[in-house]
Amino acid sequence: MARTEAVDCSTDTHPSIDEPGRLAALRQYRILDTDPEIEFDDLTRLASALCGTPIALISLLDENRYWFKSRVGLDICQVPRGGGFCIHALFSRELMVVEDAEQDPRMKTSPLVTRPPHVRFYAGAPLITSDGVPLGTLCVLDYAPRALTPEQRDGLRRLARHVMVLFELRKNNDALRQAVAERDQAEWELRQIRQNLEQRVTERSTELLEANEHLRREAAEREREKNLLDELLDSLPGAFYVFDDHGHFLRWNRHFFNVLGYSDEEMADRHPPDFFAGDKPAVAAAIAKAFMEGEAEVVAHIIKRNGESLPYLFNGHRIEIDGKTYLCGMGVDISSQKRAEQRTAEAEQRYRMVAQLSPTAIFVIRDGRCVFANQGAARLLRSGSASELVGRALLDFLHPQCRDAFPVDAVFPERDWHGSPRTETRMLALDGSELDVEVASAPLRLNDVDAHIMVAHDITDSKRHQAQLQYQAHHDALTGLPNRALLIDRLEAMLARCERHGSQAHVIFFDLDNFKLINDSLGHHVGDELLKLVGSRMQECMRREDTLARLGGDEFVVAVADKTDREIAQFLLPRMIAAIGQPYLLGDKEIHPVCSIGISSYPADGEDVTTLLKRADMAMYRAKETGRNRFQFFTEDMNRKIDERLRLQSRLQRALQRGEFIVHYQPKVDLPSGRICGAEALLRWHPLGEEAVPPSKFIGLAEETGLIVPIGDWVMRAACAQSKEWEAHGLPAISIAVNCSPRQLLDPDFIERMHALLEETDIDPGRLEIEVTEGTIMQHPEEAIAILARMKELGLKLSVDDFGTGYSSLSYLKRFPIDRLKIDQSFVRDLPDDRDDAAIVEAVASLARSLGLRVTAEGVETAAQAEFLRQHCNDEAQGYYFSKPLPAADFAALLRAGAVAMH
Ligand SMILES: Nc1nc2c(ncn2[C@@H]2O[C@H](COP(=O)(O)OP(=O)(O)OP(=O)(O)O)[C@@H](O)[C@H]2O)c(=O)[nH]1
Repeated sequence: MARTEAVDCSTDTHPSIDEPGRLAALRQYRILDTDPEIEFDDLTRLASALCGTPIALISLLDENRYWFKSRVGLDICQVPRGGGFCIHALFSRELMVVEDAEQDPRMKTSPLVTRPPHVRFYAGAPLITSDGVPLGTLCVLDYAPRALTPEQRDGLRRLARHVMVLFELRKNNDALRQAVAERDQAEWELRQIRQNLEQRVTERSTELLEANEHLRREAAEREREKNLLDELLDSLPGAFYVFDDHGHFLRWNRHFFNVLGYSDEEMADRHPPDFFAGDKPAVAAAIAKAFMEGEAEVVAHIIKRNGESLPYLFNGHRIEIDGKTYLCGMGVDISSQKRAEQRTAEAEQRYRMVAQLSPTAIFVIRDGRCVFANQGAARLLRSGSASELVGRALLDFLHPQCRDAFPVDAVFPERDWHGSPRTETRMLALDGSELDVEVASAPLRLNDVDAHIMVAHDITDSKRHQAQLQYQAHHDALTGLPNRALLIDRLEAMLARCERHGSQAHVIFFDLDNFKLINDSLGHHVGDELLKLVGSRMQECMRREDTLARLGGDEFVVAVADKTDREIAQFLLPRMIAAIGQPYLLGDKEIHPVCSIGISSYPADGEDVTTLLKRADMAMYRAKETGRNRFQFFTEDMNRKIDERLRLQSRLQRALQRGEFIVHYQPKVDLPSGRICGAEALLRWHPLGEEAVPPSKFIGLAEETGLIVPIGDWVMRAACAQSKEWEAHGLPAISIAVNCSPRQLLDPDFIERMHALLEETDIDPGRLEIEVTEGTIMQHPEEAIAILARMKELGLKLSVDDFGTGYSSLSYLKRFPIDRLKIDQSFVRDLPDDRDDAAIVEAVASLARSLGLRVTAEGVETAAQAEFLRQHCNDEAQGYYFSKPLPAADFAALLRAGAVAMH
């Protein structure tokens, strides 16, 4: 390709050309300064080839230059406007051919010609728009002069049109692209707008939703508040209302429906006075007042829907809402208050009547003076009328000794069982008599002033009674002397005093001897009289500070302080014994009582009341044991004896289990024949490893402790068993006598046990003889007779032991269901010499015969006694003369022999 430099060409225009319009048209194609495009380059090459030129160009002319859209054979892309040739072809709108440029005046000066590439040939076909506007040329150039064939010319023109078509196509494409771009832009903008719109819609929706939610919440809140207000109003304990100055209700609560029975529709149609009948004027006045003055209150009977009327307390308050005036208020049912007022009034009336009519004295005290008194008070204080007491000072009614202590301010120290403050005091009645009263009091407000109500109760009688009871609790009813309780109190006080002063005290125990005999023989009332006289005589021997008490029965105790043993023994006791022993004339009987006395001294014999009393008692028993009618000081030896007795008791308790008892049998002899006709079973005790204990030492103890019951049962059982055994061994049939003690006889189960024993041992009851002492029967004769009768029903034989010692009367003897009398050995001992005894024995034998009873003489020791008895009694006898009590085997041998030897 030929290289050339840009050539400066002179600028030309043509009158037929609207240059600015052309330039504007050119710019519309938007092709200047664009990249090469193959479609144009193909046409350029085609033109070069068609015309056979080395150079072919598509040249476009703008204000300043020729710009080549496509070029073949030339490596510059533009030349200045004044340096080119195309303008001629362009302005002529025709194909222009310059066969030799050096020859053409229009071109020969062109730098393209004058300078390299030294163009000599030029042919250019104008590029004309459909509107006829020339834009440039499709031109071919050569370095040598030449010509174009018509075909080449035509071909060049056609190619120029193709170039134009391409221009148009390109322009249209551009326009299309532009349109598409614009459409895309528009779409994009549309999308943007839509997105914006959507976003705004979303935002707006959210705002609306939020606003909506806010509104909803506000509405709900307002609804809730409204409900709350409604509930609040409905829960008010009365009829709530708001009405305007025309009486139209704006607001009311459920009370109107629930309590008064009016529906909401009825409420809307009503005016306040419509709810009232008789109270209409008062209600209207109150409403007017409330509107005028701001508030008012009225009590009126509201008429319920069902016609019932209820008392209500209404209040109204004027309120302003939005410049309008209303009355707002509430009516409260005051029926219960009215009823309560009524009840209070009635109760007050009642209490006033009760207070007036109450038998209890009631005072109302204010500032220490009586401002009210009832009939009871008038009666208590022996006043003519209650009004007489009103105005008087309370202190006037109090006993002078009680005035200082009486709490006039009603603050009492104690409380009664209702919890009310109470006190006891002494009052003075108007007639001067003194009264013990119990006073209860309570504070009271009277006409706004502190007062107190005082209830007084006359306890003079009960005080007296109480004192009496107190006295009885501490004194013996028969003699009026202190009893054991008071004695103990006094003794304790006395010992405390003696301890403080280091002095001595004595407890002296008196027990009358054989007092029971007096009771039994002369009657209980005589015994009572004697006890009273003994008491008063003893009292006379004593100082005021000493105490004489009766413990019961015939036991008296004297407590004396500050005396020595010697003073007691030499002065006090002889004086008292002498006083007691003075004869008593009771009825037609003269009695000379004697007593046994035991003394213990403080602190030598004991330092407490119980010990001293116990030891004085022990000493008294010793005095009894050693002959009675004497006194005995306590000694330690007595304690030892008591211990021995306790030891014996515990051994005795174990003896039965350890089999230490045995039974000996003493024969009873039939005096006419000398044959053994029976035996008396006698208990013997041989403690294991020790000497035998004589019955006299343990029978009494067994009786006292009650052990005699099981021991006695054992003897009965042993005797029965022995009898059966002898019978089995073919020994002669004899009866066995067994002793029965008072405890055994009176034991409630005795008969049952006897019955069981007879069944168990299968003994003939007629062979068993029960011996009961006359003394036992005479202790409780009626009871004993009944029990003996039941024993008789069992088929047992019964005999009265120790007959003659027990003072039984003949009338009783007749009633005893017995078979035999046993003459006590004290009547036998001096036979036959003692005439009295002999007479007694003969009398008893004759009495027995006349009563159909048999007789046994006890304690026969000599032949003379036996002979006397054989002559005068001629029945049965027992005693050492015939035989001592024998062990069972020895007795059996004797029985087998048939008779005892008479010495
Ligand atoms: N009259 C009368 N007798 C009473 C009263 N209280 C008890 N007795 C009787 O008094 C008696 C007292 O019994 P004891 O002291 O054992 O009998 P006792 O005959 O004095 O015998 P010893 O004291 O051993 O001499 C009993 O018979 C009681 O029934 C009473 O108030 N009045």
